[in-house]
Amino acid sequence: MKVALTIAGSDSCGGAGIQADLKTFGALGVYGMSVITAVTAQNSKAVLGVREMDAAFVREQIDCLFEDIRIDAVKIGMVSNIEIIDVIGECLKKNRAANIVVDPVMVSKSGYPLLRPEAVNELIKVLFPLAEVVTPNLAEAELITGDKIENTGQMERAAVKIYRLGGAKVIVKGGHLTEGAADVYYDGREFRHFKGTRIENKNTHGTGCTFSSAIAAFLARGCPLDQAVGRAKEYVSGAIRNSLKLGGGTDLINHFYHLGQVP
Ligand SMILES: Nc1ncnc2c1ncn2[C@@H]1O[C@H](COP(=O)(O)OP(=O)(O)OP(=O)(O)O)[C@@H](O)[C@H]1O
Ligand SMILES: Cc1ncc(COP(=O)(O)O)c(N)n1
Repeated sequence: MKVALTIAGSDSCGGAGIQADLKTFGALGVYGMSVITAVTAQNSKAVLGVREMDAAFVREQIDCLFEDIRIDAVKIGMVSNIEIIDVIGECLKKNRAANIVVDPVMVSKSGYPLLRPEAVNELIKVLFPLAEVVTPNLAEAELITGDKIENTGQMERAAVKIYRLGGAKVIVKGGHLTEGAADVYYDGREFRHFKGTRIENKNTHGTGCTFSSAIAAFLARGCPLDQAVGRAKEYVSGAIRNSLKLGGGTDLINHFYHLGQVP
């Protein structure tokens, strides 16, 4: 069995973060493990609070896994602060981790900061060079590059700029475009456009976490990166289309719709 690790924050309502990642790994037939960087009190409407983990304990969580189990891919989500970023960087280098997918989570859909502002440059400097691929959404790509991004041409320019920051391949996600939901992929030589169909009126929570962990799951299973991206997009589209209205806020991604009714 292939094994994937998520290093991310806990989302108590299970739509995003560690919970979304583990559901994705399970749904895609990969054994999932987790290292928690922060715990959020969160529901479908808002993030109410965050408690960061002690960086030394993040180190303990990562090291005890690598010394015991072969890990085929790693997804990194919410990392919260500089100390945690540095520990993750050191541990992944020391343990020669491969197939690393970095989702540079910065702000929740509901507007709550999930990364301290002074940690943005550390995330770029320490984690981007270790990544096989980084997956910013439009707002994150704007913050990283300092450029406004409203169309595909600007997404391509941002992807090139981000590629040059650390040499990781880049997917600028288009879920927040006003039309379509095309993602732009750049591998350092050429672009690919993953178009997908926009699912209208779906204000879903956890789409980015699900997309990046699905890429990690397909990499763990041995897919080449461009195929992994295409299959991850298909997976997230299905989970959005079948998302659940469980609370008073956004819909929550549904990973198990294909299992049908519970007996
Ligand atoms: N309404 C939609 N219809 C189809 N695909 C979508 C839609 N919204 C997002 N996606 C897809 O979901 C994936 C995640 O993109 P998105 O831009 O939503 O990431 P994100 O903002 O990081 O997500 P989040 O912060 O909510 O976890 C991308 O492949 C994107 O194209
Ligand atoms: C622990 C955690 N990680 C990531 C997100 C981003 O997801 P979204 O932008 O859908 O709120 C989140 N809300 N919580």
